[in-house]
Amino acid sequence: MKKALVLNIINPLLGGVLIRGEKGTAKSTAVRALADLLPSRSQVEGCPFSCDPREPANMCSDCLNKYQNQETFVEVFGRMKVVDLPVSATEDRVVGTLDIEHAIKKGEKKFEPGILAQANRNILYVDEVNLLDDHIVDVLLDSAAMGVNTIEREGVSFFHPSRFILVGTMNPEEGDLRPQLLDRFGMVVDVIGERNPEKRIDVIKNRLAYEKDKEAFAKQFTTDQQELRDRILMAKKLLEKVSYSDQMLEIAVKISIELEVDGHRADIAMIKTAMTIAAFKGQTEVAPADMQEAAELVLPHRLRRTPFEEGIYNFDQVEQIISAVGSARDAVV
Ligand SMILES: Nc1ncnc2c1ncn2[C@@H]1O[C@H](COP(=O)(O)OP(=O)(O)OP(=O)(O)O)[C@@H](O)[C@H]1O
Repeated sequence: MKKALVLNIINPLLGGVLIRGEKGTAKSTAVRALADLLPSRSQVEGCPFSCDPREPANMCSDCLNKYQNQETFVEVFGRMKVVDLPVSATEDRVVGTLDIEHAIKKGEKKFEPGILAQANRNILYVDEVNLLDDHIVDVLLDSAAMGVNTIEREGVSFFHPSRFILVGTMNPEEGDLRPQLLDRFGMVVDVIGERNPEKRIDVIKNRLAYEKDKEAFAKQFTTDQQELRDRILMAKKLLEKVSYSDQMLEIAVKISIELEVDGHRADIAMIKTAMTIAAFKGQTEVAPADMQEAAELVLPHRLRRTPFEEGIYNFDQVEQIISAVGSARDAVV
């Protein structure tokens, strides 16, 4: 769970993560804890969509106008955020509202930004994502696919960038997720309660220590947190230099064919995820072990046959395919 979240911060193009699991397994705790690890980035001061002053292709219309007129932006640095989308949110709250009266009287558009505006360039977190209303799911699917939120009211339309990392948590006992939404997630992780008694005891001790003195508890991890932040930043830079061999491509397609995965999304996601894993390890070349780790993250929701056992998938077959491709290559060499 933690690895999947960190990989999505390093590479926001991985498609987000869905965390499934029984109640009380620290799913929401883990997502909220991300806030402290998120990097800062440059944004246009006062822009409700936090536009990147150097990325005209993804700017809102106001920022683009300024950019085209060569006006100078006031640039500020702000940390990425975890933006909540509550299950009970109304459509207006999610997409924002257009003031039609203002448009008619003054002939100009007046837009009140919603959650999708705040989510641009940030993490959009939906707890109990499986309980979202269908029409909100549709809005999310559209924005996730296009990177744009479009609002149409009585013949007036407005759009703004809305590119976010989608993170969802859910308890499968409370209902399934719509397949279209499930497929949008780049990764799925299944969490189960700890079975090891010693580790369970650690969970109790940690929680009680946290409740007793939150600041003192957090202080113990200051160095670890800083190390992880630095590692994330380094991996972000290194990612551009990561390459993969033909053998890795061969592994990706063999896995998808032999495990009977639908479509091509899984193959692409596997390579992108493996590249990000390599960067996180400080390497510039994807290794077979990275492919194994990537497969475990990108396949759970894409397998037609699901060897589901106590919430954990069995990825032995993936391991066998990886070593078979490796030995076939060695034999040729
Ligand atoms: N591995 C863990 N380490 C520390 N605390 C844990 C761990 N697992 C569970 N907890 C504790 O269990 C409690 C439940 O956590 P949380 O609310 O994040 O769970 P959840 O998986 O989001 O559950 P729900 O689906 O019921 O919302 C919290 O008090 C949390 O501190």
